[in-house]
Amino acid sequence: MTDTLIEVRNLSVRFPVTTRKLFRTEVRELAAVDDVSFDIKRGETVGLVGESGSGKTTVGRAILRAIDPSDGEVIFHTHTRDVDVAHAEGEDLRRFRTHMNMIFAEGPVQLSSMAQDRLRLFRSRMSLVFQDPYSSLNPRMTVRDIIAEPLVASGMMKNRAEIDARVREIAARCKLNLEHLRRFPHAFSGGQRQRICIARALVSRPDFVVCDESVSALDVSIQAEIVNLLKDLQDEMGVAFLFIAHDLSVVAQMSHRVAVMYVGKFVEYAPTDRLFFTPRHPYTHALLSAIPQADPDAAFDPIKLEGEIPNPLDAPSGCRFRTRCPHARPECAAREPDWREIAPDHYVACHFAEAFDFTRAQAKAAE
Ligand SMILES: Nc1ncnc2c1ncn2[C@@H]1O[C@H](COP(=O)(O)OP(=O)(O)OP(=O)(O)O)[C@@H](O)[C@H]1O
Repeated sequence: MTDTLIEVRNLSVRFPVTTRKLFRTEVRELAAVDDVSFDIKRGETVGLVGESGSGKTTVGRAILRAIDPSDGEVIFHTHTRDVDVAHAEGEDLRRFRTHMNMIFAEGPVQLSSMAQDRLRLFRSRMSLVFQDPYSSLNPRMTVRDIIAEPLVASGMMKNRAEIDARVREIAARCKLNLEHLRRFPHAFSGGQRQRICIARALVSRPDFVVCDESVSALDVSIQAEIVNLLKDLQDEMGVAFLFIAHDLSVVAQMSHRVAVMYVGKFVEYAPTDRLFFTPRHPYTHALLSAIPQADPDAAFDPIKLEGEIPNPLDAPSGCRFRTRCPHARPECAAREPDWREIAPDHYVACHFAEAFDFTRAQAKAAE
């Protein structure tokens, strides 16, 4: 059996958007995700980073089929067979959804569309979990019922005693006080609510959970507790995470591999150490430049990102990063770089990846 859990092949997600120019209104297609390919192994955490609007949430939602992909395949390898989630229907889709879950945070824009997803998905019996600790938990349900809901909604367990036992087991594992199961969520702090969300996401023992900005809203010390809890649960249960976050240091702590996204495209994907210490894409280098250095004397030629991320509707020709890249050359405008493996398990989309050396250690040695 392969240890690949999810294979994403040439995934694209396009949204129709209405644009107005003077007196003319037109509907255009916005490519939020454009021809993305990567894989996630059983039990691993893949971090997904990039500026706001780069398409991270859309990738997570498309893998879970919370939105329909426009093109491409999402192959989910179960123990018995492979399912193309992007095209699955009916019973296949329902069964596959019990293997997956989602932990969300944040934003008013996302919440309104997620609320629709939630309704749609409950009908198709997928358990969907929000992780904004202040607005994601139904205030009229007890903590016990919130955690139990994915088991009940998917039909996975019907017997009340059995459900109670599983809820108590996962709640204890998430360090929730069992006395609190009868309470309502408003009684809890942000960190406690996050634990409730995690218990709910993992109660059905899914193979895969998307964590979308799930620790961003928390204080640093609580963040560390939640990250450690997620890692412990992963070790025990073998669940794989797609961990979407703005904060690269949290991503580094959580992830086995990290993918970097820019205007709907993956630009680099590599094991965490490689990506952090020998990045090959100028955009990755720019994101890393923004992290405060533990050793301020370490020579590491940082670059500062100027300007804003382009709107996908007006994505630059060729390489999309070229308009902000200090190393751009004429070829970057003329031709889109291929997504290629430049070293084992290290993928990058840049014409000149081999020519760049952003290595931190080497820069130090050259001093
Ligand atoms: N339902 C939608 N309709 C139209 N455009 C959308 C929709 N959802 C997302 N987009 C657009 O797709 C692009 C990618 O959005 P997405 O939310 O996936 O990015 P992100 O990297 O997760 O950003 P953030 O970090 O702010 O959550 C953005 O330009 C966004 O405006």
